[in-house]
Amino acid sequence: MKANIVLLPGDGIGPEIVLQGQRVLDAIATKFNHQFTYQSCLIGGIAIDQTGDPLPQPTIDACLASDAVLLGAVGGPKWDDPSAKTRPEVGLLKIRKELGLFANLRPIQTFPELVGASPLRREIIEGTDILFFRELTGGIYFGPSGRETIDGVEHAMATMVYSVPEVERVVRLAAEAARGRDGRLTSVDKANVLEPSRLWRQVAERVVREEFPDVKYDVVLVDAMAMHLISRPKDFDVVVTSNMFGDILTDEASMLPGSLGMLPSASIGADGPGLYEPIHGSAPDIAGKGIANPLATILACAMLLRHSLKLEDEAAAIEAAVRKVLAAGHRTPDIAAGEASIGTEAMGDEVLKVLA
Ligand SMILES: NC(=O)c1ccc[n+]([C@@H]2O[C@H](COP(=O)([O-])OP(=O)(O)OC[C@H]3O[C@@H](n4cnc5c(N)ncnc54)[C@H](O)[C@@H]3O)[C@@H](O)[C@H]2O)c1
Ligand SMILES: CC(C)[C@H](C(=O)O)[C@@H](O)C(=O)O
Ligand SMILES: [Mg+2]
Repeated sequence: MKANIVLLPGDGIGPEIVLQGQRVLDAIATKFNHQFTYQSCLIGGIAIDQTGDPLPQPTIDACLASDAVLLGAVGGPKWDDPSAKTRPEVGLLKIRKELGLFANLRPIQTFPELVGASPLRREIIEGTDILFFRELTGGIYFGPSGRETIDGVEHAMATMVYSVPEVERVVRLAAEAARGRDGRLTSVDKANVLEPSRLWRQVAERVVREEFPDVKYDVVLVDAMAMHLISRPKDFDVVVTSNMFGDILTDEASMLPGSLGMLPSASIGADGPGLYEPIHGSAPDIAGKGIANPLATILACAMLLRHSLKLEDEAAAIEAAVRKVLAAGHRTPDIAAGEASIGTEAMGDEVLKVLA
């Protein structure tokens, strides 16, 4: 098959990990006889530096014309000035919106080969397999926001807004996914306090009752979920939640496998190209040192092949290769737990050796 993949390396460790992802995609193309072509485009801080815009129009056009997008990360201290006119993160939010990527799938799996990397007890984490659906183009990230001086006092606001269709579509996708898995769906909200969460709960309950009566459904408040997630993670199958709650809970969930560097994600919409990225950021503390874990990005490439290109065998080959590399004891520092470690490129090399 021929596929046109846009690469958005971005900032910090972004270029280092996207390079490893591209090498793995190339190995898959050779092994399975596909033709992947790549176009690298600007996003984030590097785009601000070069064009003044965190998401230049040529990047949007290239993404819209592509089969799939692979993103590294955006942001970093260089662009952190709170009074700056624009921020790298604006580019990421905008590309999600431009591509209509309303659902962000974040699988949280523990790897039997890696249980030592987690700070949590083996009996709690072993066998965890959760699929988060994070709503991605609505909620507090996209509601009315701004600053205003009232009676000489500066105020800032960001508003959480959800509409019925926005909740319906992401809950439907999550419930469908639950059907193909263990048949359980948990919706996470803050309906005891927030009006958009009350709407979310009503709509989610109705959609599941009317359209997915076979799915076992429950609701959990987000504060309690933060605790349940790391005390009884095996009790969860598919979880659906709003934009900000999903962002926070999945970073927390990275302590189940043991590192943010292990968690990939797929952002998808009703149609058009999907966007694939690790859930972590640009990791300024380790950028340029060649020690970032590329496995989240490599696993995001597997999701790209599965969801956008419908290449299931190829996706499974990457996932199997990652497990094999972990089973052989190869570790970047974030998952080394005191053992010897290797760098970003060497980890990419190990995955390539298995795929060769
Ligand atoms: N999708 C994105 O582009 C994205 C996501 C999150 C944060 N960010 C941005 O990244 C910047 C830094 O944010 P932060 O420091 O809060 O979060 P971060 O995810 O970049 O880093 C948090 C911690 O995890 C470690 N880490 C992250 N990825 C790793 C990897 N692959 N291998 C090894 N260790 C890894 C980092 O070294 C750091 O100690 C900010 O500007 C933020 O806005 C971007
Ligand atoms: C950088 C930021 C805009 C982004 C988000 O909050 O969505 C990040 O934390 C993520 O998880 O992809
Ligand atoms: Mg995040």
